[in-house]
Amino acid sequence: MIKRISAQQAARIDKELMGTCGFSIDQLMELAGQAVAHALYRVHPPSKGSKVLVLVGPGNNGGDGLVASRHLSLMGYEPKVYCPKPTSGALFDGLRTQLEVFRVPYVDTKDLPSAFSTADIIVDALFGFSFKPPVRESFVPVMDLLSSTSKPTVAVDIPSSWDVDNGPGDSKFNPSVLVSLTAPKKCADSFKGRHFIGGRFITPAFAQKYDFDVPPYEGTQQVFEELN
Ligand SMILES: NC(=O)C1=CN([C@@H]2O[C@H](COP(=O)(O)OP(=O)(O)OC[C@H]3O[C@@H](n4cnc5c(N)ncnc54)[C@H](O)[C@@H]3O)[C@@H](O)[C@H]2O)[C@@H](O)CC1
Ligand SMILES: [K+]
Repeated sequence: MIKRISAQQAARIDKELMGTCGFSIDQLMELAGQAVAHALYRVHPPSKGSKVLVLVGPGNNGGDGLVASRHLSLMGYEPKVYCPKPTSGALFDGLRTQLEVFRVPYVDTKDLPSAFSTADIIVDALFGFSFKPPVRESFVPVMDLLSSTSKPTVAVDIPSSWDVDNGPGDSKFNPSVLVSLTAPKKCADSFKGRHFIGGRFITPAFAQKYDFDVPPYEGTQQVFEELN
């Protein structure tokens, strides 16, 4: 089994990647979002239904969702994006402009229930490793819809509303697919569905320094599936 890391370790690794390793956030987010799109394609190719609802949160987990939406569009899907709390700044403004160029539509809050009903698959890019439960009031309606949907769901990095180190707690959200980025977080131990690891930007020496594993990615693959 691929080693799990804590929320604290994940934040340290992230800082180091953008410090001594010389990466920019745009680069890491691009590879992370692309990995999410590739994992989704593996479990649910467009021939199984091409309508994807992407739920985008206020942090970098949401940024991964915006990048994934663009890659999904390139791969033949029809993504729609819901941003309950859009983030400003050059990085997010740029990602949203790209989606406008790609003619990816945004969903209004009043239309969210019908977007859930018409979607074939849903991407949860609401919260990642910086999430601290409980879910704040303004995100409760979208979390309720996500927790009660019968559609397949793909969680980016952690299942939103789960404690990063301790797992679901009171959360009723049980995604069908989890795409851990860089390394699985401790909460992945409580996850029962198909588990992929993506974010192929780590050297074995770096992973060893921080006591985690580089998955055995094959050839050109951007994701590795951990089989039980
Ligand atoms: N190291 C990696 O592998 C990479 C990580 N990336 C992504 O970055 C994520 C971490 O991003 P961030 O640190 O920006 O944080 P997150 O995206 O995890 O979320 C932080 C945001 O959620 C809000 N929030 C926290 N707790 C909340 C609560 N209880 N209710 C409502 N809102 C809450 C915060 O106010 C903040 O706006 C990762 O999980 C991953 O998805 C990628 O973008 C780049 C590469
Ligand atoms: K998530």
